[in-house]
This record gives sequence, structure tokens and C-alpha cells, in this order.
Amino acid sequence: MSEISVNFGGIAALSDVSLEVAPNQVLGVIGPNGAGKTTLFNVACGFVQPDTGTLTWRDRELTRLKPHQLAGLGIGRTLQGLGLFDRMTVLDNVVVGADRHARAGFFSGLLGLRRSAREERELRERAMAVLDELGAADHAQALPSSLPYPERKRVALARALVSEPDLLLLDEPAAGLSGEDMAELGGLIRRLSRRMSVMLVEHHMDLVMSVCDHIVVLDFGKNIASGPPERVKEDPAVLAAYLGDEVEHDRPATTRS
Ligand SMILES: Nc1ncnc2c1ncn2[C@@H]1O[C@H](COP(=O)(O)OP(=O)(O)OP(=O)(O)O)[C@@H](O)[C@H]1O
Repeated sequence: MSEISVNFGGIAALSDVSLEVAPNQVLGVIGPNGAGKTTLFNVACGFVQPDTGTLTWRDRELTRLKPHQLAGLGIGRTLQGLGLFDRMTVLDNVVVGADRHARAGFFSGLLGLRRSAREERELRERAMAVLDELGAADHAQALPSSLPYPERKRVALARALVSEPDLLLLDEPAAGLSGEDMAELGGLIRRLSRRMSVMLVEHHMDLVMSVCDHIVVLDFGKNIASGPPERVKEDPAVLAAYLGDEVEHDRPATTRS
């Protein structure tokens, strides 16, 4: 994304932010509350249209893309509100992820056609394989609502992965996870990066520092630092931004935005 700016009324949620996700790279986007992380994620997903700037993926301009077009371009994403269908089994929820891909043209032969029994079987096998990879195969026939939150998160991730994206966008993947689940998630993200690029927007510094190859730090909508974790961690501008955040948290009834 290049020189992206987003304004909400008088608030500059993002100002001239540029970033690039390299192949097989894990890119982390961090920043204090109100820094613009969610807005950036929403721009990447097509939920928010930037006022200025361009978004490209593999030489295709995506700036005006609609969220449902992502999958067809090889981009998968998970959202904080997991968006699972409660009346469908876990397996069917994951199959729906592949279905979106199919409709978006990846399996162009299937466009407008009903799937054959063989295609249906292959799709379900693929969905099972992804659930298995994420350690959630035992829940395939369960309804998502019957599962604890960390398990539902795995299902949402499986749904994003079933179409084998080239780029995976993760919005606060560690939110609500225990330390153990988070460590497991870190290992999984590293494994996934062998076959795709990953961009994660995340509050949990430990996770970001341990899994990311490259980090972009936002503050008040601006990119104040970027680089490998060890460099960003020591960056005076980053330390000052987070220190300011803590000071503001200590003050009751005061927000940054
Ligand atoms: N829909 C909106 N309408 C008006 N202002 C908004 C909207 N969304 C975000 N903002 C403002 O834009 C700025 C950036 O918000 P954003 O949610 O992107 O930050 P964030 O880094 O994700 O914050 P947090 O860590 O608290 O989730 C904030 O000042 C926020 O109040």
C-alpha cells in the first residue's frame, strides 16, 4: 500500500502510510490505542476506502476492491468478530471459505455450475486437512457456538486458509488467547509463512516481536518507525509513543482520539 490516507471527519486516522509485504514475510503492524491499526486493516480488506493512496497486490490495483473480491485475488483474512455461521457445522463453515474462492473465479470451471459429487468431496477433504493442520479436526461436526473462543478462532483461521491464500491478513489474532495458545499461534504463523505472506495487526507485543520479520509502527495515523523487531524495539520514537500511551491510560476519562 502506498501513501494511504484516511480521514474520518476531522480525524486523520491514517496519513500517508506506505507498506509492503514481501513474499513469505510476516509483517506486523503495531501502535498505541487509536494509532490507526484497525483502519489500516480495514483498508487492506476493502472495508474502508482510502481518501488518497493506492493498494496493490501482485501488480493488481486493489484500491476500489470490495471485501468479497479478496479471496479471488489470493488474499485470506480473519476478523476479530469471527463471523462464523452458528447453524452450520465447523466443517461446513470452512467449506464456505473455499466456496467464496470458487465463486470468485479460482476454480473457473465451477463458475455458475453446481459442484459435482467429486468436487464436493475434494472440497470437504481439503477443509478437513486444514482443520487437522490447526488441531481442530475433532470439532468438524460441532457447531461453532458449542466451542470455546480459542477453538472458534481456529475455525475462523481454517476458513481463511482453505483457499490457500498467498497473503493472509490477521486482525488481532492473539486477542482472547492464553499464553499457551498464543505460543502455539506464533508457531503456526511461522509455519504458514513458508507458503504465504502474513500481515498481522496485533496488540500483543511478545507475539509481534517473536513472529514478525518486519514491523510497522503507527502513531496518530503516521508510520513512525519500521524495520526488523530488534531495531523497532529500541527505536526512541516507538518507546516515546508507547510511554505516552501508558501515561494516557493512567489518566482516567482521557482518550487519545
Ligand atoms: N468509523 C470511524 N469514525 C470516526 N473516527 C474513527 C472511525 N474509525 C476510527 N476512527 C478514529 O480514527 C483513529 C484511528 O482509529 P483505529 O481504530 O484505526 O486505531 P487502532 O490503532 O486500531 O486503535 P485500537 O488499538 O484502540 O483499536 C482514532 O482516532 C479513531 O477514533
